[in-house]
Amino acid sequence: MTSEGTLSAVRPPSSMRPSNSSPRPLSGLASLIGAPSGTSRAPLAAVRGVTIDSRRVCRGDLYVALPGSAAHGADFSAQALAAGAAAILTDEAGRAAAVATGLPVLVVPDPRAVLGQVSAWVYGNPAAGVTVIGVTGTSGKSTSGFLLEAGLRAAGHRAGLIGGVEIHVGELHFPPGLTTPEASDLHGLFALMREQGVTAAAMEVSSHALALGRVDGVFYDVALFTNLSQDHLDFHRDLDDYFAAKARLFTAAMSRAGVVNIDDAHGRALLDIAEIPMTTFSAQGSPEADWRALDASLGPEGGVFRVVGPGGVEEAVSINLPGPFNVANALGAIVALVEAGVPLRAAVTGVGSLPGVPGRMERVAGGEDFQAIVDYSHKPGAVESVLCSLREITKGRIIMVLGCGGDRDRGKRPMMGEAIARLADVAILTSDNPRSEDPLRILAEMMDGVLGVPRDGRAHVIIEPDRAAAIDLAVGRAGFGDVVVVAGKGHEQGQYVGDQVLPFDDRQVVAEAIVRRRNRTGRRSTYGE
Ligand SMILES: CC(=O)N[C@H]1[C@@H](OP(=O)(O)OP(=O)(O)OC[C@H]2O[C@@H](n3ccc(=O)[nH]c3=O)[C@H](O)[C@@H]2O)O[C@H](CO)[C@@H](O)[C@@H]1O[C@H](C)C(=O)N[C@@H](C)C(=O)N[C@H](CCC(=O)O)C(=O)O
Repeated sequence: MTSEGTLSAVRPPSSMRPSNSSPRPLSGLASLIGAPSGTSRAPLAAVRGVTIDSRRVCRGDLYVALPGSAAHGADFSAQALAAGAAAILTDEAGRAAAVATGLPVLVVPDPRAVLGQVSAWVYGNPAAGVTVIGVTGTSGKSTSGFLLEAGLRAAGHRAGLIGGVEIHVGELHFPPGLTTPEASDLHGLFALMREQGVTAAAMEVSSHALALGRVDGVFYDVALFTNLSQDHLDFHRDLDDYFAAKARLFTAAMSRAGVVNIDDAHGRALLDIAEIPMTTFSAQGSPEADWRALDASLGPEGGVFRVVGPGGVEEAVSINLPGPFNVANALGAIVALVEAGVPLRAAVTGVGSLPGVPGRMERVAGGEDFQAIVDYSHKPGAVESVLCSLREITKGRIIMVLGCGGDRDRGKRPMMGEAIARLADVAILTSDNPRSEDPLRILAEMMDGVLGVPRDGRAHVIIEPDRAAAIDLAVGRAGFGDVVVVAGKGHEQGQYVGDQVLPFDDRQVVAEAIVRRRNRTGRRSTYGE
């Protein structure tokens, strides 16, 4: 996920870990983390797996009870015991509840701080046996992950993918949870990769993950930085803090080598603070970059460009993903793959073989004479980038449906309102996961940005808080050569309203709206309407 949340999110299935792992003595763990045991039984126990969620405990697990914002994990110790936990690791605040179960208990001051180390130890450090490429940045993480995985496959690797759209372990596919799983899930996943013979993996590394230590215990062969723009300022203090979290991936403790987009201002800034050797790329063909994209030609179905690297090495690249930002994503992936030891030709072939990414500029086929696209863009930079890309390849009007999430970074709302009003022809403002907030209040904050755009350069703006009705309106208004783009949810499957998650798939709702429109008009062509 999911900066804005998904239905299946947060709790990955228990099957996403090895089917058979050897028991590890708790005494070894206690000395590893310097934890005095909370009970005299601790040295006798052994653990086979690790989880931070009582609802996902498997027999023989170490249950790590973390303090949270809504509860303390130790409050769920009895559930963990009933599900077969073998031991509990917690902090001082959780000690009493954990000890009351009668299970062996280890106590440390900050269990989250040791979770990566503990999980790697429990599963026998599985990530060390896999070539791992991590990708971070505000936009492009998921697409880059898919491109990297395709390149690794083309090079003959049995490949894995960890990210917010899908999780792949060879041929096994799982629904996503968080964009970057909690450390206990992450190391379980790497252990499953080891069991399945996966040799290389691409993974998305979110700023939350870096700030919360979710990727502790993983060392990246290559770290890729795509770009940075405003997002997640409900979690990070400010943009500098957000950037600092991302920059952690480029320290010597976390990664061997870095690859960075120098068309992005924060990418350039990263060069000054990175502790590891950095390779630069520019999709705009900057002569300063080690790798450049030249002669890019873009169309609605994808694009072609030449990649030119150090010493004049060169290959022709063809991708099935539209938009200039996908030239940057493809170039970054190619460079990261080369840095990870993939031959350039294989990297280019793999990247070119990717048919598309679910929910990323995904077309909804309806056989109409306008395009209908669903895209995950839900931050100001991404909205602007999608609208500019579409402008280059659209003959008719751009009709965009857009909302902003509730209980999340409020500063994005006027910025997104401004972007859609300035760059779309018809802007239909609607709801996108209002959560506990009043949808009309969110829309009013988007309107603050809309009204900042001079009237003569402003899109025709419609407010329709009901997302399905907004989509219906957009599809109903489309004419020959127009593009309808429904932004925000992408592959996600739910609308968060209050404390409920209502099933909602933009792709399905768009498809249904197209059918309704056809039934209404009785014809496919709408030219001249
Ligand atoms: C802000 C944040 O990161 N919150 C995380 C935090 O939640 P919390 O402190 O509220 O946890 P809590 O509900 O109080 O529960 C406390 C503990 O009890 C446990 N518990 C709870 C209930 C129960 O029945 N049994 C049980 O064991 C929980 O697993 C938890 O360990 O700890 C939980 C697990 O420890 C995380 O799942 C949760 O992530 C939430 C779900 C989340 O939505 N995070 C988002 C913002 C996130 O991380 N997003 C990034 C960025 C995405 C991007 O840029 O694309 C991501 O990587 O996905």
